[in-house]
Amino acid sequence: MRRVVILGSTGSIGEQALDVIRRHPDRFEVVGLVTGSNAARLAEQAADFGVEHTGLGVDAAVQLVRDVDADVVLNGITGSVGLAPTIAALESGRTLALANKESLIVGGDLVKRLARPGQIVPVDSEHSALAQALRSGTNEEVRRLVLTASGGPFRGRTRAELANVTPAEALAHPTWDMGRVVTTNSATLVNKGLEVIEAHLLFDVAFAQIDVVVHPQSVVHSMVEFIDGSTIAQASPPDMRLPIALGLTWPERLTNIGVPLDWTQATSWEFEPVDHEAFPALNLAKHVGEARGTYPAVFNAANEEAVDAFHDGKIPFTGIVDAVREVVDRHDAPADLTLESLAAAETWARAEAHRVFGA
Ligand SMILES: NC(=O)C1=CN([C@@H]2O[C@H](COP(=O)(O)OP(=O)(O)OC[C@H]3O[C@@H](n4cnc5c(N)ncnc54)[C@H](OP(=O)(O)O)[C@@H]3O)[C@@H](O)[C@H]2O)C=CC1
Ligand SMILES: CC(=O)[C@@H](O)[C@H](O)COP(=O)(O)O
Ligand SMILES: [Mn+2]
Repeated sequence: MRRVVILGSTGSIGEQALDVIRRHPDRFEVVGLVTGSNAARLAEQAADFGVEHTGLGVDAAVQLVRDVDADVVLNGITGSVGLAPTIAALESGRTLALANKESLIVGGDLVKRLARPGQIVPVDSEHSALAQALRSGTNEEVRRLVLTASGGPFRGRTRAELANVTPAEALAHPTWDMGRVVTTNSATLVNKGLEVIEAHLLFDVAFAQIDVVVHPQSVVHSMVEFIDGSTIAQASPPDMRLPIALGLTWPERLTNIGVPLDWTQATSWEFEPVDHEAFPALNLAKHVGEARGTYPAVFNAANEEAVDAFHDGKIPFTGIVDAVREVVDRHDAPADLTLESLAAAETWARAEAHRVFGA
């Protein structure tokens, strides 16, 4: 029986985690639920799963993680606001099933230093795929990691053709049903950029050895290429319940989670290179990842503001990454990386992004 805390329980990840748990009542006890503001749905979930400890907002998340005894904390909050609960989970010694990639990317080396080996279990589909593939090799045997990207709803368009796309079009993801921010990030490929940094931090592989390939079907979730030329890929229909379940029980697998691939039907999987001219976010993300320190936090904070500005009709779609680049270019990193300097850099980046939108 694993005692589970779910942060962000009303979101896409949170609801799917509860679905996994509903299928295995003998394996899990939900001991805590936190969400942002949706108190009505939170109350329903608490009643369904008999949960005593619930909370609203990020401070409640931190408190609950520290106070409630649990084996695993699933961080399914969206955005860099998830950093404080990630830190609380690590400091409290819980296994952290990490969907909230932003907290690792923003916290970078500070978060890594807090985690004991194996304490962070990736839930992001690509990183779960990599973790599964890496079970069969050591880091010395790895030549490169290859992350797959769906390409998002605008795959195949030129930069000029992206100028007038609408928020509704950006939210029409071809393969995954996810929250607003990560879906928009998939459309700009900011998500893939964040995931390259996430892979670097999780698996200690240099940026030069992390590649991205577009795979529109989202069936191969990523692959590891080994020094002898062998590649191990993880494949399954696009359904987050599989990596969520693994995040909750790693390294064990559960039955009754995903539907396997159907090999009786003729099927083709496509792979194609990223169009970096139309989607410059990926190279920009690698650049901030290599720069380390507060740069990834600045990149992410400016992007969070730009995503809101795009959805509010203040900037065009291509303006998202243009604004992020401008903010990153203007950033002067502080000498020391501390939680305080990170918070100050984020605050600066958000204000600077608004200055760019207003200019
Ligand atoms: N959805 C997916 O398939 C995938 C998601 N991820 C990552 O997982 C994370 C969550 O994504 P997703 O589930 O899609 O997002 P959603 O927008 O669907 O859900 C976000 C959740 O976070 C809660 N939340 C927001 N702000 C706060 C806050 N300040 N304090 C506490 N809770 C808060 C929301 O509560 P409320 O409903 O009350 O607003 C909601 O429960 C993101 O980091 C995303 O990148 C990674 C891979 C796949
Ligand atoms: C399901 C998941 O892990 C998402 O982060 C996914 O990767 C988004 O799809 P893209 O490949 O389009 O970014
Ligand atoms: Mn992903």
